[in-house]
Amino acid sequence: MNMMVTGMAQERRPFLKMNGLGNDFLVWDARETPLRLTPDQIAKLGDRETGVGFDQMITVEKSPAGADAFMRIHNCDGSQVNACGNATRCIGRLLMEESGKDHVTIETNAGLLHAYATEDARVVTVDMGKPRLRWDQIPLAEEFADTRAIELQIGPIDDPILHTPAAVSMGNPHGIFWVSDVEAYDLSKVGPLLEHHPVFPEGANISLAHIFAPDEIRVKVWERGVGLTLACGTAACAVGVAAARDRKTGRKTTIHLPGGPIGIEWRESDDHVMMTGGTEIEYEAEADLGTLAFEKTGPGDADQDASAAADLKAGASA
Ligand SMILES: N[C@@H](CCC[C@H](N)C(=O)O)C(=O)O
Repeated sequence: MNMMVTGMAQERRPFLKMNGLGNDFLVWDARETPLRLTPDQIAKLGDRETGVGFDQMITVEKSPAGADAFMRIHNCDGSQVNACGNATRCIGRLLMEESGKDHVTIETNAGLLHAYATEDARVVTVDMGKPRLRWDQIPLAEEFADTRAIELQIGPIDDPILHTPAAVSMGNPHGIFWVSDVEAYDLSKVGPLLEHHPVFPEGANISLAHIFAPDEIRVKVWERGVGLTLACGTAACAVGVAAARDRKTGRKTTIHLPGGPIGIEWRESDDHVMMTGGTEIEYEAEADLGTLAFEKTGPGDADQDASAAADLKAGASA
């Protein structure tokens, strides 16, 4: 990874690199000084070979609605999207650490979301609001009376590879295929076909989901505008909702993603989806907005844990 700042320095801006179970983000604080990058600049920064590398770029802005902040979300291909569950937890953590509050409200283009502290400062619960289950809310290209299993298949007609997914919106569109082994499919091949299938006019995030024990689901996700990811928070919510809606599980599930587990509860009392999972600050850095070169300027959680462990060891042997 190139961490050297090269070329003529223009405006330098600090950023944080964070992740939620490996779903990683470049986070800008644009509350005082606004920041707008072009889709091309975002894609360059998002490149894992030549740029910072991330799944999403998050811009924290002043909230027009008076929430603690507004969160703008771009996929690494430069497209702007409305929802990102893992980033909501990460930004929730930052805002709570900054303010000392145990609950913050985050405005997004999908509505106002609430983040809550847990006993572990790095684990955050977010209220992702109500799932949208009607075909035109997801949206789907044609009317389906029942979005628990929509007509869609790939592969031979009489022996499809994948078929009849559930469709759910968590502020962004999701297609969920129930399978008996998530590893039995090459998601990097079928993912792009399904993401852009005409039944999803705005594209979709595609999950393969295997219920392997009561209320335990293994999930692999192909993210719209990104590709394979270690975790996707809204996909975890969508899978939890789709499973409970079909009575395949109860309303409280653990979703096991390649990056780790996320707890989902689709509350009966108000129809809201609560998601609980980890967050990590990877490092602090600074970028030159002209050249898009960047350099690491500060430690992350892992560095701090390592130095705390070293202090402890030094103390013990003193
Ligand atoms: N990683 C996110 C979802 C990000 C947006 C998604 N790729 C889309 O295009 O809808 C999450 O944690 O939810």
